[in-house]
Amino acid sequence: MALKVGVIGTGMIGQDHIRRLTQVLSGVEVAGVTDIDLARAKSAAPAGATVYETPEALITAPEVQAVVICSWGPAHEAQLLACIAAGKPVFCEKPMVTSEAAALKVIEAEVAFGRRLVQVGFMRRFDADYRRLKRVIDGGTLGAPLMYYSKHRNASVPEGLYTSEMPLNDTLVHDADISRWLLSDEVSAVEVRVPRRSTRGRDLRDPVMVMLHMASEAIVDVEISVNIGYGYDIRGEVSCENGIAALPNRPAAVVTDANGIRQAIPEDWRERFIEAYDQEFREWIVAAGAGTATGPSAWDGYAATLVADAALRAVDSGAREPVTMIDKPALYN
Ligand SMILES: NC(=O)C1=CN([C@@H]2O[C@H](COP(=O)(O)OP(=O)(O)OC[C@H]3O[C@@H](n4cnc5c(N)ncnc54)[C@H](O)[C@@H]3O)[C@@H](O)[C@H]2O)C=CC1
Ligand SMILES: O=C1[C@@H](O)[C@H](O)[C@@H](O)[C@H](O)[C@H]1O
Repeated sequence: MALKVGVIGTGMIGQDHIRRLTQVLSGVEVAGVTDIDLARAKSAAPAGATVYETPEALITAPEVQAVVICSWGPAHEAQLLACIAAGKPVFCEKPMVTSEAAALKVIEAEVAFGRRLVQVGFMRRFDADYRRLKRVIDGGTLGAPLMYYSKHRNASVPEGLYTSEMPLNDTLVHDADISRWLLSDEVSAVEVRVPRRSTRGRDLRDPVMVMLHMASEAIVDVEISVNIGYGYDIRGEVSCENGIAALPNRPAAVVTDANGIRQAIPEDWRERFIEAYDQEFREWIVAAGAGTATGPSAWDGYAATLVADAALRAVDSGAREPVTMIDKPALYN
């Protein structure tokens, strides 16, 4: 029987996830949707889905077996806590929450519930290229990872909605998570440098360079540009003791004409990570159907939140800001 899910937030990614849940994946049905903009929820609702007036009504509805949260970051805390209180598996888009205190509340509630319910939307972990990269590093033939660079370039971000904090508390969380996962390490401190601003970014603090100091003393260099113009360009290279492992260029037709020989670049995250999002939901549907969650956890969401908080402090202080985690609850081992 299909898993009946409710989707909260029917903006850009909410609509894309509704498309994959209704048109791409099997074993799942979108039974309900909601958004603070009810007109948007109505127009995004697939045939037969109920439009709920509030997230609370959707979360507690008996026909909704599992929830997908695609609202804005600051709304996630209350919605996650309501899902845990209702004992429903929940997929929550990144950032899991936007403060350390909120992350601790989610962890505390899930630990008290006694079973994993939360999966956070760190889709890079489901991308075939990143998975191959991790297999090589874990295989050990290259030796210990010493440095990793993570380049994160967005063609543009929505004017007005995307603020100067967001390269650090909305975009960087992907690089923080993938660094922890690829290197099997934790971030122990963060530094940020702000170069000359791009005139394409209006008043935004863009680009930013972030250095993640890992517990192993490996160093990750993250470069974020959110108004690069030419496309969505994600790169990564791990430098190890005996060699280097890098993400490949994306497969694309090689076009030759009077302008030269070239390959197209994805327009945005929807195109670059389309298969990763599909796979992330395939795995979520199986776990949620069994009443639990696998994949990136509330612990991973907490770790990324701490990195974002430290990065925001580091912009102001110019110093190396420490990241201190609580002891890991057994639920996340
Ligand atoms: N994993 C990924 O690659 C991506 C993740 N995201 C994340 O997904 C979330 C949504 O992003 P977008 O779709 O780009 O934003 P968006 O602004 O296009 O859509 C967000 C929707 O949530 C609704 N909303 C906001 N607060 C709400 C609340 N309290 N209750 C109900 N609805 C509420 C808004 O009205 C809007 O329709 C963000 O957390 C963002 O960081 C976004 C893009 C890519
Ligand atoms: O999560 C995402 C967006 O919310 C964020 O704004 C972008 O910078 C990221 O590249 C994208 O993957």
